[in-house]
Amino acid sequence: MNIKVGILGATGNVGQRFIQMLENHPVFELEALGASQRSAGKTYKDACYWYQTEPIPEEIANATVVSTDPNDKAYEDVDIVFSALPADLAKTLEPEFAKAGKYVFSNASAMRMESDVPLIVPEVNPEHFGMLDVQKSNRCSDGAIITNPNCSTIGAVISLKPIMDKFGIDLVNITTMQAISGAGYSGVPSMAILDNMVPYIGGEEEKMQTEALKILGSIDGNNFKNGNFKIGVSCNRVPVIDGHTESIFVKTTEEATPEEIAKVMDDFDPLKGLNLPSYAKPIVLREENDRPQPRLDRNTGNGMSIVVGRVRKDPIFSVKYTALEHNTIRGAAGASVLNAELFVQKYL
Ligand SMILES: NC(=O)C1=CN([C@@H]2O[C@H](COP(=O)(O)OP(=O)(O)OC[C@H]3O[C@@H](n4cnc5c(N)ncnc54)[C@H](OP(=O)(O)O)[C@@H]3O)[C@@H](O)[C@H]2O)C=CC1
Ligand SMILES: N[C@@H](CC(=O)OP(=O)(O)O)C(=O)O
Repeated sequence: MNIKVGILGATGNVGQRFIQMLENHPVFELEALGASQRSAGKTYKDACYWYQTEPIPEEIANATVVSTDPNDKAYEDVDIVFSALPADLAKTLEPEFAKAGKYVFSNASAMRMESDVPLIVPEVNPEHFGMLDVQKSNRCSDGAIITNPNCSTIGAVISLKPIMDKFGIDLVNITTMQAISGAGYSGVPSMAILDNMVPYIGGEEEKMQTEALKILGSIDGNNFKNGNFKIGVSCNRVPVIDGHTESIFVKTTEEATPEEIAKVMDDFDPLKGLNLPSYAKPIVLREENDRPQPRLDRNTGNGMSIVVGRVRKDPIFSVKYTALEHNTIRGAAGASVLNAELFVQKYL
C-alpha cells in the first residue's frame, strides 16, 4: 500500500529530517513540500538552505515548493501531512488541514496538550490513538491531529516506561543538556553558546513536565488522565550540534536494584514484531562509565534509539542514569514518521 504524504515546513531544520526519513520509504510517497510564501514556487534546492551532511535527495532538489494552504492543489491526493511548522502557525494551520480530511502528524508544540489530541510515542502509549474518535466528533472533521512530544520528553518517557510498568514510579527529577539544533539554525547565536552553556530554555521545563504526565497517563472515558507521579525538570543548552543528554533520577514505588532497572530497559521492545520501517530497538544500554555521549552515540539505531548508560544507585532517589536521544530524528521527524507508520498499520 502506498500513501501520499506532504510536509509542512519542508525547508526548515526538522522538515529536512522529514525528507531524509521519507526517502525511499516503503509506504509513504512524498508528494507535497510546503513552506512559506518566500519559498513557494521555487525549486526546493533554491528555496532551502540544506544543513544536512547527506546531499538533498535528487528527486526533491528540483521539486517545486508549494504553499501551506490546505486548498492548494498539491495536497489534493495527500492523506497524511507531517508538520514541522513554527508553533504559532501550527495552531491555526494544523486544524485547517484536519478539517480538510488530512491526518496531521505534528512535531510542533501548539496542539500537544489539547484535551482531545493524542500525544504519542508508539512504544509508550499507542492506546492514546483511541482518542481520535473523540477528536473527530468534537471537531466535526474527517481528518485529525496526532502530535509527538518535545524532543527531551521523548528520551525521558521511553526510558521511564519499562520502569513504571514493572516497579511503579513515585518521583522523577531530570536535568537536560540540550543541543543547539533544538532551537533551529539561527535559534542560538554562536556568541551565546561557544565556550559556554545557557541554563535556560524558554518553556521547556514546563513542557517536559506536563507532556510526560500526559504520555505516561491513561485514557479515562473521553479524557486523558495524568500519570500518577511527580516530576521536576531543569533544562540547559550546551554547545553540541545534535543530541540531547539527560541526567534522570527516579524513585520507584517498589524497591529495585540498578541491575533490575537496566534489565527491564534492555528487554523493552514492545513493537518488535510489527516491522515498522523506522523502528529501532527503543533503548540501547551502554556499560562504559563514560557513555552515552552525543557525538558518539546519537546515530544509534539510525538516530531512533535512546541510548542509556550509567544506571546506578542513588542515595536519595532509587536509581539514576544518563539518557541520550537524537533530538531532530527520534526527538522530532523520526518520532512523527514512526507514529504515522504505526497508525497506518494498526489504526487507519
Ligand atoms: N519534537 C520536537 O521536540 C521538536 C520540534 N520542533 C518543532 O518543529 C517545528 C519546526 O522547527 P525547525 O525546523 O527547527 O524550524 P525552522 O525555522 O528551521 O523551519 C520552519 C519551517 O516553517 C516554514 N514557515 C515559516 N513561516 C511560515 C509561514 N508564514 N507560512 C508557511 N510556512 C512557514 C519555513 O519555511 P521558509 O523556509 O519558507 O521560511 C520552514 O520550512 C517547530 O514548531 C519546532 O518547535 C523542532 C525540534 C524538535
Ligand atoms: N525546544 C526544543 C526543541 C523544540 O522545538 O521543542 P518544542 O517542539 O517542544 O517546541 C529545544 O530547544 O531543544
